[in-house]
Order: sequence, then structure tokens, then C-alpha cells
Amino acid sequence: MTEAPATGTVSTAVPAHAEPHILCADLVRIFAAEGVEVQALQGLNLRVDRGEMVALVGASGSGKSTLLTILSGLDTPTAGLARCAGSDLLTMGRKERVQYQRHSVGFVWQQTSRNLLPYLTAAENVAMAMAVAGNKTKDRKGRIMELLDLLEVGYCADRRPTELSGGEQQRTAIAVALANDPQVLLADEPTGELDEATSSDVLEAMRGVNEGLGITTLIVTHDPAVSEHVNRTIQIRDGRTSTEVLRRREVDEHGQEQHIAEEFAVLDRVGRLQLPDDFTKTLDLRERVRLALETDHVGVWPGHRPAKAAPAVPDAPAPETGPASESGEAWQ
Ligand SMILES: Nc1ncnc2c1ncn2[C@@H]1O[C@H](COP(=O)(O)OP(=O)(O)OP(=O)(O)O)[C@@H](O)[C@H]1O
Repeated sequence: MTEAPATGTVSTAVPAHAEPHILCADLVRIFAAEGVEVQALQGLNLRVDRGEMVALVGASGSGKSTLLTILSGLDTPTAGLARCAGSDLLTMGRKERVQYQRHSVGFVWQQTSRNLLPYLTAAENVAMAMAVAGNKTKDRKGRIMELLDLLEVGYCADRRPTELSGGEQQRTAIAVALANDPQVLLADEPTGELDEATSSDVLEAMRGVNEGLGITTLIVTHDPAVSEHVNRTIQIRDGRTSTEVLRRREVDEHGQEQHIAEEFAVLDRVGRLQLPDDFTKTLDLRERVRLALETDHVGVWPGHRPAKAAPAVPDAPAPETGPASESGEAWQ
């Protein structure tokens, strides 16, 4: 696998012919606690197309759970645009919200206690989720076994959660999340309590569901290893998406299949981007930077060093002010 350096080339244009399954633009969520305001999401932009499986990774406190809670319809954003499975999460009323949760989305949380009722068996847990969704399938028993078998836990059908291993519990939780035939599957740290090998198995099971049923899947996690299991990993930093890693397979000149992972900086609608931490640290970029438009790229130099460090480019239009944002992380 080759890792290419981050470059700012991701397009945010939305093709008119298909609405993405998840679309957030300039999403803001401010919490006010004891007179102090916390901006958990600070203008987040995110687009997930139908059938995609995407991971959202970020450090603790970066806003991952806040985003997922909004997308699951349990919380309302302060401002911005948030659409999921055709619903507007800002404007929808209580009734529509309940319908959305019952029919449009499925959730998998980190804790078993949030996913499964402890006094019901695996099959009964799936049956309960189907009943809540008002599923009128004639062969309900067959459908329950189909879902448990899809997640390879058919043999656990008559066991209660305490009789299941961590991996079996999460596979059962995925079956429960699929019981309402959702368009979008949302998972918050689904492997947070599992060891490395079991995590990998559960993520592969989710990939199987994504590929087999075509369900759009968004996994939120602090674990960067998740990127091995998805084609697109989005990094969230300080309540904004900052970089994306795209993975693809290519056959080299020897006929060998190669996995290529390339990291991109996310460019938002007004041209802002966040430079990766290691770039700003290595070049001591802070407060303001110099920019120069080259023929095929933009040069960025520390603003506190002498101007000669930035070579002049003939005929290249110089930025009006030269400096970028106050934080030194973004420019516009
Ligand atoms: N209900 C709330 N009231 C006040 N502040 C909150 C609330 N929920 C989240 N926050 C704050 O918002 C920020 C983002 O929190 P969030 O839980 O979304 O982060 P996270 O990336 O999911 O972190 P972790 O990986 O630790 O779960 C944090 O500073 C957090 O303290």
C-alpha cells in the first residue's frame, strides 16, 4: 500500500441527478452548559452517496458522536444543512422524526445494552425491532433467520445477549439494525469494546451487508484501523471534516493487485481547507501564511519568515492579503 501526501483536491460539487444519502453543509451544533458554549460542530461538510460505506474517524471530542446523534434523529443541529435518506433533519417535526427513526435508518451503538434487550434472545431482539417498524412480512420467522444468518449468528438465535461473545453481540446488533430495512446504517464505535481480530471480523460483516444489500453505511470511530475496511475514510477535527483517505485497487505491471490509499485535504464550498497537523508543525505554520498560485498547485509558506522564502511566480495573481486564517490551519 502506498500513502501519498495530503493534497487539497476534493470536489464538493453535488450532481443534480442524485441526492446523496447523507448531506451536511456548514453544520453547526452548539451546546450550552452552565453558561459556557461548546461548539461541537463548527461548520461541518459531509456527503455520502447512496450505497457508499464511509468511516468517520477523529480524536476524542472532535464531534463524531454529536454528528451521529444528529443523523440518527435524536438531536437537532443549531444551524446548517443536514439531510439523511431524503429527510431534512433540521426542519422535521416530531411525527416525521419517529417515522424517520422507524423506517429510514438503522443504528448500531458501542454498548450492547443500547443495542439489545437483555431479557430477549437474539431472534426475539430482531423480532422486536421488526414489530416496532410495523413490518408485516408473512414469514417473519424466516426473515429473522435470514438476517441472523447474513451476519453469521444464526446459531445464536435462542441465546440471550449475556450468552453471546462481544463479536456475536455486535453481529446480532447489526441484524437488529437491519430489521426495519433501513436505507442508511449508522454505527457509533461499533467495535469500541472488541479486540483487534474481532473488530476486523465485525467490520467485514458490515462491509458484507453494505455490498450485499447496498445499504449506505456510516461508521464513526476513533480507530484509524477501520480505514482498511472501507473505501473512504474521513477525518474529523475540531468539529469539521479535514482530510479524506480514498482506497482503491489497481493491477500493477506484473499483474499483481495493489491496494492504493491516497490522502486528500477536504476543500469546502468557500475554499477553506485544514492543513494536516504534521504539515503545520513541520513548517512551523502559524497565525498566517503566504500563498502563491503556481501553474498547477498552490504554494504555502510560513508567514513569519522573510518573503524571499516564497518564490515569485510571473503572471500569477497574488492573493489579496497573502495571509490565511487566524489559526493558520485554513485559507480562503
Ligand atoms: N450534551 C452536551 N452538552 C455539552 N457539551 C457537549 C454535549 N455533547 C457533546 N459535548 C461536547 O461537544 C464536543 C464534541 O463531543 P462528541 O461527543 O461529539 O465528541 P466525540 O468525537 O464523539 O468524542 P469521543 O470519541 O470521546 O466520544 C466535546 O467538547 C463535548 O464535550
